[in-house]
Amino acid sequence: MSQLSELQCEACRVDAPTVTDDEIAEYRQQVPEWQIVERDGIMQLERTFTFKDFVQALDFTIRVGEIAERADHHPAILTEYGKVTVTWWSHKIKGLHRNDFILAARTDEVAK
Ligand SMILES: C[C@H](O)[C@H](O)[C@H]1CNC2=NC(N)=NC(=O)C2=N1
Repeated sequence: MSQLSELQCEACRVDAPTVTDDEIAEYRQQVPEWQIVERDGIMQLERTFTFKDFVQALDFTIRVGEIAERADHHPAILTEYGKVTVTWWSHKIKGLHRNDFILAARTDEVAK
């Protein structure tokens, strides 16, 4: 399978299908540190990154915001002293789309 982070995001459409269990199993191989959580019936992809202090956490937050804007696909981000929790899901389909796994992989890249 090609590198998730290099795939193109599709424009978010209300009729887009959520990922299948098989797709989740396939994609998770490339983003193994991410948890799948369900909130208000919505499946989400979540990971907490740790940092030395708040400045590093904020710098990472900005980098995540930049990749989100470039893709026009946006996460929920909780920025705290020394840690940032990033949560991806597709609002329009109230669930997980391949876009979320692509952006999770890109998030891992900007965390390095
Ligand atoms: C108009 C704009 O393109 C859409 O609202 C985009 C913006 N960013 C988005 N981000 C996420 N995570 N899900 C969406 O459905 C979504 N839709």
